[in-house]
Amino acid sequence: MSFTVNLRDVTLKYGDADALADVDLTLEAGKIYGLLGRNGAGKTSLLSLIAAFRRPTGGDVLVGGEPVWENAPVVSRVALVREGGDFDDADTVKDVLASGELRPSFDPDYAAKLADKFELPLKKKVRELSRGKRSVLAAVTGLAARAELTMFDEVHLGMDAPTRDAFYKELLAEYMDRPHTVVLSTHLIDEVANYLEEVVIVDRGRVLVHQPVETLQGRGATLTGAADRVDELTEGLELLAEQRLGGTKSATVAALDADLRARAAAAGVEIGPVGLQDLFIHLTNPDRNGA
Ligand SMILES: Nc1ncnc2c1ncn2[C@@H]1O[C@H](COP(=O)(O)OP(=O)(O)OP(=O)(O)O)[C@@H](O)[C@H]1O
Repeated sequence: MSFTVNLRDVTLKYGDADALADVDLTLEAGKIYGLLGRNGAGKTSLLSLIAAFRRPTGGDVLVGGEPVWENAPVVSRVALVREGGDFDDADTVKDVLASGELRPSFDPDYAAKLADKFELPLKKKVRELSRGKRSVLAAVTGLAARAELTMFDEVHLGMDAPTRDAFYKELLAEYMDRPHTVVLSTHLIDEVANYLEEVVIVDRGRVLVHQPVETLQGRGATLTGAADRVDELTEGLELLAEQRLGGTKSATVAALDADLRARAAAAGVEIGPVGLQDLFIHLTNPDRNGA
């Protein structure tokens, strides 16, 4: 079974309010996706539909070509881990790891290895864990689930920087070792950019962008060079960011066409990449989208 995800004309309402509307989205098997969106954009709602935690109000959610809702064989091969995990506070870390075995693909040896690597206190109750360790426990259950589709919903937000770095590296190593589909929902955009193959941006309940990272980043550019040259080149253009140091200036433009590229080269101005976060802020700016 291929674990392609298809959402067709999907709507999710909470009461009368649309959390998601007209969502058409395909996630191909075997890629790492970044799911980005501002607060309340609909990321958790989207992941909840794919994991069959929720039923769509309208439309179809297919995983591996089959409707996922009330489809136990498919659901057992999908893991969604949310920030802080969905644990019973009275359980110990050891209990939580043992309960992972309810899932056929769960790897207890890998879970034990990760618990050791990330220094999880096995005897402590979940309620006694710090926020960061609770996040680590959630991440460990997600990794050790060894599911064909694993979704991490802001699971790493509580972790400190070195732990997040170790988590990303572990995620990548596990992915290289055992190709599967990963969706990483996050607000720490630039931090994960290098690990992603494709980006899905959700904005006010709709899919605004779905592109390979390189294509998305290729939309804009950072021009660096003599300040007066950079000013000349970017006059009248929309700037995402600018920085000046002495006579040198960097300006990030939202769009780079062939003409600007040629004029920058002729003016001796260097063309560099644009940060994913700068683009995200630009693309989800309500002034731009007519909110
Ligand atoms: N259980 C619920 N009942 C009612 N409304 C909800 C519920 N869960 C989410 N919503 C609403 O649905 C919309 C989308 O929320 P969702 O949690 O999916 O966004 P998100 O992108 O994950 O946000 P964040 O980045 O803040 O976690 C928001 O307007 C939110 O208020």
